[in-house]
Amino acid sequence: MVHTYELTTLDKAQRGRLLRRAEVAIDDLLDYIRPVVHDVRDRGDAALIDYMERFDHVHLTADQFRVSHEEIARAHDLLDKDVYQAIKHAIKNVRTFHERQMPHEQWFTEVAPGVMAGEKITPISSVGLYVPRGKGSFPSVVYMLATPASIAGVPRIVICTPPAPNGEVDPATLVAADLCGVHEVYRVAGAQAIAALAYGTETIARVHKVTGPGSPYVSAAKRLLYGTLDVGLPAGPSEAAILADESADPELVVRDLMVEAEHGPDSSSILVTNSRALLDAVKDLLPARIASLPEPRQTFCRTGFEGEKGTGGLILAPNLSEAIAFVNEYAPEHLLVHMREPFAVLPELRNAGEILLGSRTSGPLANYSLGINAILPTGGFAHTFSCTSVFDFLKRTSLGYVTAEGYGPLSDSTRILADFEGFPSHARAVTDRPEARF
Ligand SMILES: NC(=O)c1ccc[n+]([C@@H]2O[C@H](COP(=O)([O-])OP(=O)(O)OC[C@H]3O[C@@H](n4cnc5c(N)ncnc54)[C@H](O)[C@@H]3O)[C@@H](O)[C@H]2O)c1
Ligand SMILES: N[C@H](CO)Cc1c[nH]c[nH+]1
Ligand SMILES: [Zn+2]
Repeated sequence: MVHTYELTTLDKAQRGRLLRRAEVAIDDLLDYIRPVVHDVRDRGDAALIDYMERFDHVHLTADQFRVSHEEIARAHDLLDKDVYQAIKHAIKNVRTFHERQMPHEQWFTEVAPGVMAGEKITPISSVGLYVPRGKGSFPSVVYMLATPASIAGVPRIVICTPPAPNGEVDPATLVAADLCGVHEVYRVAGAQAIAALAYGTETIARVHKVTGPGSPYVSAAKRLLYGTLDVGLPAGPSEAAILADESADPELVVRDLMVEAEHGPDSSSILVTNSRALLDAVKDLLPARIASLPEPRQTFCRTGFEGEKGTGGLILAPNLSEAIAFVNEYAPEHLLVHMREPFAVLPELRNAGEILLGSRTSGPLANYSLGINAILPTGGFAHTFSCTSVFDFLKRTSLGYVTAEGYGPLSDSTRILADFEGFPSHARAVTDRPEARF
């Protein structure tokens, strides 16, 4: 039976489970992943070799970690031509969107006569992009991460991705990396890859930031390494919420519900509606649609929508404003609005990694090729985190410049505040300052 809930009778435990969803699994893995992270820190490549054998069932020597230019060239020959063209089409839209997102390199504003305040932007010097492989081939994850990194001007872009048991890396991932100008690709996976990027090993130089989606093992490693490097936005198991009113087409709602649910058993996909008729229609259609999926996607969807620990389901709200309030609290990665007037509710939608408006704007369009970024905060972190963008790969530095005209009034109030806070050196630095020469 598909999980169904009524918002008015949802108990505290049910609500908590829906709101925390896959984050619970990440919490539970921290103690298990900690020794892996420490071991990579302490033993470098030797630990990577061991964990790649244990978790990925592949025997590698350290000199095989880095994917060679020849292997990347071979991937171009191996990749289906239609897939190659589709990747290029998607990259074009993703590039256009992210180029327009780029801020000015430097700006100043005169906040008072002779008092100039501004900012300068600089790319981060090195980033590690994690591209998952366990439950799918993800060339789209490559271009969603590497395109904004490259537009931002990051001089060293590194990818870590799991190899197959024969040691080969997914050709589509390699082609996408090549098309996006990625500098280094390593066949190193999971928590051990995140630790290698954080601490560096004999063969993989450390980076300043790691970003990209991953399984709860990857998310747990990132959480443990917070403080060692910038771990970016929390992008765990995929999830979506559909906000729908009585005008929604149940068939289209069912199709969109299954999109993120088919990523894995820990993915969450929910319908939130004020229409009992819609909920009942979706509930009737969903099991047959799930049954028509091939394995393992069928089991992933069944687990999410019907399983004991599944966090997917259908939620009936007493009215539209309660439905919107719940969606805002849920803060989904992907929010789809199947409503007659989607733009009318847009001002009220506050927390989501992305908002897709109208029943034509199906999730996969944005996952792959609409242009907006599909690597988004999960687990409720859309309350404070933003979608991946060029800003993930840039930092802002404040700039200040004071002319002789601006100095007088500014130094007077500064001295008063420094005295008040009890900082005599601060006060002295701006008292009777000899005429500055520049
Ligand atoms: N939020 C987003 O933007 C986004 C985008 C795409 C995918 N995703 C999510 O990313 C996740 C990808 O997960 P995945 O499994 O496909 O790939 P993954 O690469 O993140 O995880 C697989 C790796 O985990 C490690 N591993 C496997 N079993 C282990 C064990 N028992 N102990 C320790 N380590 C182990 C292995 O190294 C393996 O290569 C999915 O949950 C998907 O929903 C999210
Ligand atoms: N749904 C993922 C982000 O949550 C993106 C993706 C890539 N491929 C398929 N889906
Ligand atoms: Zn998806």
